[in-house]
Formats: sequence, structure tokens, C-alpha cells
Amino acid sequence: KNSCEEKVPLSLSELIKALHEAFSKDDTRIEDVKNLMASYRSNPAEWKKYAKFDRYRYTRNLVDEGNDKFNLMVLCWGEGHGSGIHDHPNSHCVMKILQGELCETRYTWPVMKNEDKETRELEVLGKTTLGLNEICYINDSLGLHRVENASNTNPAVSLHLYTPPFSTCSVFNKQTGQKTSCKVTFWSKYGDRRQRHVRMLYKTI
Ligand SMILES: O=C(O)CCSS
Ligand SMILES: [Fe+2]
Repeated sequence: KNSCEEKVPLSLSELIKALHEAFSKDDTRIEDVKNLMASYRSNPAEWKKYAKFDRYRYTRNLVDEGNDKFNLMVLCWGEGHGSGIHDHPNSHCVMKILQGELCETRYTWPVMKNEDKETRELEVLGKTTLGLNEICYINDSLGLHRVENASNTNPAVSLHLYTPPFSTCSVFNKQTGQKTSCKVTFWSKYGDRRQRHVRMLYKTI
């Protein structure tokens, strides 16, 4: 097909299908995954069924379990909601803005201070504000990060892909660098919150 043909943007279901195809190979390139996530044009009609907000903290809503190769989820950030400083254990993280804006701050990993137990304050590596349809990529070799909705008037929604999926990560204290492990769970799955039997304690991250 000729190269100048305008690539029709994918719908959310076509994005999910393309992600499954990309991960069906055993040599999936994260660049291809990032390009697929970047090629999706946010259409609220396609993701609003997953967009469930909580008054007090951001929610994680599972969209697709990616054949255990990846997890795709919609995160909903009320005004002022933010994550803690966290890692992505042995995982790639691609995040895309579906609505509003999110601010990502990257930090160094904790370093020991002259051999004694104590660690020093985490250093800020950089801050980025992400707007509609923009993506950001991180993995542990690039550092830690915190994501927050700095707006006090607009909610924000983001689409996250983690590969491989993880259910526990670490949260870090900015001043001391001390880390604590944290179980991450879902506020809803496949647009449905009624799963009493599996609803685990909703831990903060
Ligand atoms: O709760 C999470 O998965 C962290 C959101 S920033 S990647
Ligand atoms: Fe993250």
C-alpha cells in the first residue's frame, strides 16, 4: 500500500487487538508498543466505561489482561490526586494522556550515605507536563517517578500499559529514600466494579 496513505487512527479495541498481535511474537520490541500507544487518538466514548473516579485518590481500572503478557488500564485522577514515588519492578511502563494533563517528576534511586544505614534525599531528575494524547515511557533503569494531576479544576485520565504485568511495587520516601513494598490492585475490572469476592483492600501507591 502506498506510503502516503494517511494512517487511520486506531479505535481502542483496534489498539488492544494490535497490542495482542505485537505481544504474540516472542521478540516484541518496546518501541513498537510505544508507537501503538502513541497512534491511538483518545476517544472518550471508547474509554468512559472504565473511567471511574474516587473522591480521595486516583483509581486503577483494568481494561485488558493482555494474555498475561501485559496489563492495560485506565487511571482516573481527580483534582490534586497523585501517586507516591514508585518503581516499576522489572517492567516497562508506557503511559498516555486520554484527558486533561498529568505532571511526571522523575527521581534518582536512593543512594547509601557513607556506608551507614541512612540514605539521602532523592534527587529530582526532571519534571514533565504531559498533555492530551502524549505518552511517556519509563523503566527502572531510567529512575523512579511520581505522577500527579496538578490541576485543581480538571480531572485527568491516563492509559497505562505495563509489560510484564506487576501486582507489587515499591514506594519511596522522598526525604529518606526509604522504600516500602506496596500491593497495587484494581478499582474496577473491564468496566465493572461489582466483584465483591475479589475486591482486595485498595492499597495506596
Ligand atoms: O498506580 C500505578 O500503576 C502508577 C501510576 S503512574 S505509572
Ligand atoms: Fe509509574
